[in-house]
Amino acid sequence: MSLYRNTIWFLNGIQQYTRKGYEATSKDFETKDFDVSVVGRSYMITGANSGIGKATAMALAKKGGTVHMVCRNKDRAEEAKSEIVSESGNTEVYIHILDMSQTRKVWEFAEGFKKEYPSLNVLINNAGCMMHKRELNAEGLEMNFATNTMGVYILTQTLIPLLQKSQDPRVITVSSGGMLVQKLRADDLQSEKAHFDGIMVYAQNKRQQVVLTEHWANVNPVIHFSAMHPGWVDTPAVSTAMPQFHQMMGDRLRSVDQGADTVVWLALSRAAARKPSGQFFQDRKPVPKHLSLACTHSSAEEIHSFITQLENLARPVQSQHDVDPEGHVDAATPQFV
Ligand SMILES: NC(=O)c1ccc[n+]([C@@H]2O[C@H](COP(=O)([O-])OP(=O)(O)OC[C@H]3O[C@@H](n4cnc5c(N)ncnc54)[C@H](O)[C@@H]3O)[C@@H](O)[C@H]2O)c1
Repeated sequence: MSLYRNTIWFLNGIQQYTRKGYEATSKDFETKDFDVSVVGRSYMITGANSGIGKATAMALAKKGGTVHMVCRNKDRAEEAKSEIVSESGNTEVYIHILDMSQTRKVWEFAEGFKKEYPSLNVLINNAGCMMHKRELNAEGLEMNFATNTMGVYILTQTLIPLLQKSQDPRVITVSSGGMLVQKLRADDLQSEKAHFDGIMVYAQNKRQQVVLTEHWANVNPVIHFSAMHPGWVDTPAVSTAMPQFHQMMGDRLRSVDQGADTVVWLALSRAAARKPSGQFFQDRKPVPKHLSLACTHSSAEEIHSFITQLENLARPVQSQHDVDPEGHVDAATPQFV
């Protein structure tokens, strides 16, 4: 089955995910979709100092939005911010330093943000990684899962109350078409049971993001959720994590602006908000979440088990600093897997 899925996926990808694929579909794009001013609206973008995240931050800054860049490395963040401010002329650009793989830190950051800022209109979960060796974070979670799934889960879940209070709230998660080769595996979130293959673990995390997006859309009708695939884009993530693929694809890879186009469209256009919540987008269109005959659909029980495990993993982090009515901090020791 995996050979079938991988082959169909790659053949589709060569047609659709490349620069040529973008050039073909973008002929139908409505240029007026970007004719909006977003002055006064705020956007949080994770991994905003590089690749698709930086191109998205630049585009939103140019439209007048307030941009919150959530980045791991201070120097690289400052450098990207200077470039965005000078090219866009927009000074409403702020840096927040956060490592998305550190589960507790993600929760602390999101709680702090809620206290400091009165609103957040759009959250863009863009930061992502593909690690080829199985390593664990401080909480004992496998690093790809910690960054791509748990970080996205905790950040989004914690910011939902703030988003709900804000005008036209949206959450966009930069997933990947690679998720099409994976069925949700709710019984092995830490990738302990089989041979560790970083590419497949990444694809599994990207499937988890799509399942989460659908789940959030079902339970939070006020917020517009979407996941998307940017295509195959020439970024540091691809050149470092998949050097052979990067070399093989060469100039068939999309530019970062082409990769960011659908993220920006989902973040600011009115047309995007009119689409049903919870879908998976590619080149400004909802596309199927499953390849035909690939048997990647999950049962309601599998999805329930996945969501329950995320809730259980998040609980110790979220409750550790709970303050009781008399002001005492609950010092319960967090327990992870
Ligand atoms: N480039 C592609 O072809 C492609 C295809 C499908 C999906 N994607 C997705 O696009 C998103 C952006 O990636 P990109 O291709 O622009 O690569 P990139 O390397 O240019 O950007 C990735 C960003 O994520 C940040 N990041 C990674 N781990 C982090 C952590 N623990 N904490 C905070 N930030 C962290 C990096 O610092 C960087 O800013 C990722 O989620 C990736 O999975 C990319």
